[in-house]
Amino acid sequence: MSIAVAVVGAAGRMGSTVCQAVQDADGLALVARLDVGDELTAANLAGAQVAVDFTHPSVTEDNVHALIDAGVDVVVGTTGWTDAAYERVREHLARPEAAGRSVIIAPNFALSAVLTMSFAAKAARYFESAEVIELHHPNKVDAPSGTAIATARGIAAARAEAGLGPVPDATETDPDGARGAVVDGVHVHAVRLRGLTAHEEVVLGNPGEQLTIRTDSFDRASFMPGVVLAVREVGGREGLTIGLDRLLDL
Ligand SMILES: NC(=O)C1=CN([C@@H]2O[C@H](COP(=O)(O)OP(=O)(O)OC[C@H]3O[C@@H](n4cnc5c(N)ncnc54)[C@H](O)[C@@H]3O)[C@@H](O)[C@H]2O)C=CC1
Ligand SMILES: O=C(O)C1=N[C@H](C(=O)O)C[C@H](O)C1
Repeated sequence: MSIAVAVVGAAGRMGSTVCQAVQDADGLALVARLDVGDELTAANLAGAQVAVDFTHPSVTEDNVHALIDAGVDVVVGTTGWTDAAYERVREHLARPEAAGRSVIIAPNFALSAVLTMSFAAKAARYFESAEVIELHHPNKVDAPSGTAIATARGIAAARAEAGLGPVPDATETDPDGARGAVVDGVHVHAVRLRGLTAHEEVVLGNPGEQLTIRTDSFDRASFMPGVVLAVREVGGREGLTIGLDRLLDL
């Protein structure tokens, strides 16, 4: 029996790629392509067991709640999620009427990016300095990227656990934000450049040495094995899962 899949945001860069990946994957069947203006009702979901959301940071949380109410499990790649939004999804999934439903949300489904986040968190405790540089296509609507935020949080958590203080930084004047965004104490820089797809570099420094960890998604094909894995696994999980690393035994 195939897993019936609906794609929300199906007309977009990621959504259209996901539609093709679902059609090409063994054991998955694409039953609905939904985009702006399509209500997320059981009728429009056309028997889907799993919905995949690649839409816009401003709508993804509402979509997830509507999809849970419509009785499907959900895989989300859209960025813009806050801790409070995660908590609201957890609360929704804990309600009796949502029994059996599960949701996977991952800021990045590419294996190289997931490993970059994992390696960066592992390395963070050994370095005085750590910064994140993300580089994307100029059509991207959010900055910093969801991946960069998750990477910075992972680095910050590892530094805190190791008892490290703030990164060294003598900057006294920065009226135009040249030092980038600061996520949990980690500086994050965003580049938007025609020709790029999705890239990230984590730079970690000590006196006399530097470690650079870099991921490059040259093509949206890079995200598809992770998305297909999440679609296959979401039905067997409970509640909310954040991050593809949780499915990869990292
Ligand atoms: N987790 C991951 O591995 C990846 C995540 N992303 C994220 O996925 C999201 C989408 O990225 P792209 O596909 O590049 O954007 P896009 O702009 O090409 O596509 C978004 C699509 O969603 C549709 N949409 C907007 N509001 C909607 C709504 N309320 N209901 C249904 N459809 C709606 C748009 O019409 C559009 O077709 C972004 O947040 C991006 O950061 C992108 C690449 C990989
Ligand atoms: O918008 C994109 O393209 C991407 N968005 C995700 C993010 O914000 O981290 C994942 C990947 O970087 C591509």
